[in-house]
Amino acid sequence: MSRSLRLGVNIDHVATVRNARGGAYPDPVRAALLAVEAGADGITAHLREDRRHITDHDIARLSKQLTVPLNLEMAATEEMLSIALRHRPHAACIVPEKREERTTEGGIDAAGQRERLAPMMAALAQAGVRVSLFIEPDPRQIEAAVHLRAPVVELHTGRYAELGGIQDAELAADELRRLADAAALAAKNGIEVHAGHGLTYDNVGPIAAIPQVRELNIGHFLIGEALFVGLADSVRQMRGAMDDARGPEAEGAIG
Ligand SMILES: CC(=O)[C@@H](O)[C@H](O)COP(=O)(O)O
Ligand SMILES: NCC(=O)COP(=O)(O)O
Repeated sequence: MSRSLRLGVNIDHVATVRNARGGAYPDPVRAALLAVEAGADGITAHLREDRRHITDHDIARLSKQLTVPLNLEMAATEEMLSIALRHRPHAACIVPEKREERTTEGGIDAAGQRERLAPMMAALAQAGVRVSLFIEPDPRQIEAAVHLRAPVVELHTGRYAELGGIQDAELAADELRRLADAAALAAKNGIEVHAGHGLTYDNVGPIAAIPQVRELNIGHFLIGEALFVGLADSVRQMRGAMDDARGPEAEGAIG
């Protein structure tokens, strides 16, 4: 049964710990399989240009071993396109990347890069890869996603998470409204809505409660929690927080 709100677990930071020593453990693929056993509906992995965490070999192994959809996060480059076309994951999410960033700092400027994104998205769609655009909850970006015929957008929740973290309730509420409005606008235009970045047990509820949101991609917080309670429990607890926020339709099947 396909849940009305899916959880994609991002395993990037298992690879961060592994790469700290350059060895083979902890293995991100083992983490992915454990997360699936604990209730993850999909696995997300970000193959960054600098390979600071997930490697090409990780993607190859995930592609072979996963029994749930793999969502490959990738920069809009020829190198990443050719890797995506080689592995043909269930989905590819186009994200912005800056070498000097510690983590993703915002959504991709789809509105300003239509000409650059269109052929890449067409090639991925042609190969049967479901394309999503990681964007800000901004009507201009939603309009660009519609123009580009993106089947999915993933709304960047990082600003919402940051504002909640600094206890700026008013600004956090404004950002939550921006996210809810963007989700409604995208869904009204036939685009499936996902969301992610910076989500935790404490802030996931209002995002999970946005009715048009179909998938949350969550990683860093879950891997951090796993250090204390284990990955299975951290995934199960996040799943529970999402279902509590979503209410009774959480387990409802959707088309
Ligand atoms: C696009 C996004 O918000 C994350 O999925 C991304 O993977 C963050 O980058 P790091 O995992 O390198 O922090
Ligand atoms: N696209 C968001 C994602 O995959 C995970 O982001 P985070 O939870 O690691 O911040």
